[in-house]
Amino acid sequence: MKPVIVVHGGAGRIPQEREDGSRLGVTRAALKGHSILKRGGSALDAVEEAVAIMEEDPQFNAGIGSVLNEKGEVEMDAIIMDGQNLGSGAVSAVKNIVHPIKLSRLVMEKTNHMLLTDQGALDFARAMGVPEVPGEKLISDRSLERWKEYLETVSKATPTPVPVPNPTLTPNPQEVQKDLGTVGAVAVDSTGNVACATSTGGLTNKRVGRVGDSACIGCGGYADNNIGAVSTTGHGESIMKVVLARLTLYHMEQGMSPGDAADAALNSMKTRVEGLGGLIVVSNSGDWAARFSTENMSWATVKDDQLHCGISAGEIRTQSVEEALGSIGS
Ligand SMILES: CC(C)C[C@H](NC(=O)C[C@H](N)C(=O)O)C(=O)O
Repeated sequence: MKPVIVVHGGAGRIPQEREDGSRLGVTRAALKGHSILKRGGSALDAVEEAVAIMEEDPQFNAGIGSVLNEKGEVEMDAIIMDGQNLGSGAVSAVKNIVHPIKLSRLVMEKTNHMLLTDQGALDFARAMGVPEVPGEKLISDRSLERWKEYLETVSKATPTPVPVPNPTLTPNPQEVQKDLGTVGAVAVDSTGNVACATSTGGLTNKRVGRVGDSACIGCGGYADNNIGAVSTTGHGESIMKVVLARLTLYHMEQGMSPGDAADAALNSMKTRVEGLGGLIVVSNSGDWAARFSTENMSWATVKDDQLHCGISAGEIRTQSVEEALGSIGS
């Protein structure tokens, strides 16, 4: 079985000045995952490391560079899932760590639980010896700027100090498009095992304690060796309503190709709940797709020593892994 890795760096609108950085970030992550798979590593290790590299990259809304909640703090969600036994681990509303995806893996492997939240997740991280970082270390200039902009827009839009519903909870597609950079990966390894991983800072100005799709099994991701693996991004509340990752795999179980299944699932999210987003998917036989209903989604994949990547609908740039390694300077 030839291994395949696919990664995404978030859906939404990617402004021109962020295109190169985003493309570079997903390329680097896909190459990292590929290098693990190529030397016989597991799909789980490949998706974890691919996501971890993007959590360190302030380009993305995950780990360092996460967007800020209503109090100006970073609270992150992540999930990892093993298609072999349907085991998964997740964390939600977790602070002060750079790699929520690694903590999710520890939840999967070192506890009898599937999801740890907030203080409990942090206590567990401490018990596992995960390094803690000050909250400010996770805040990038860009996320701080965006948070301030967001507060201004909201205060202009609501001149009276009456309690307003938290705007991030309203699926306004225009509003939603501003936050971007959730990261994810899916892979199938040389033994035919599939896995997925997703990590995010969520949505700007979200309520303290808000948990999104990325921590929820079937929503932010799902992996089953009998079908394939999916990682999603987009408006979390909409993704949760349609259980987007599992819905995509359901369509594949019914005989659709990964691309058709992704389109069908994203289309029902749009028509049924007016939600926008994107996803990456790989089947257990190594067919893959990267689809989105937002304006952009950065993604990259390596299969057969060829790297493909894109940001806009229909765009696919291709180069050999060797060339790509040269272009990222390693
Ligand atoms: C706003 C959308 C289109 C951008 C997207 N956001 C997420 O994926 C947020 C995550 N699913 C959640 O709800 O917590 C991104 O960061 O790329």
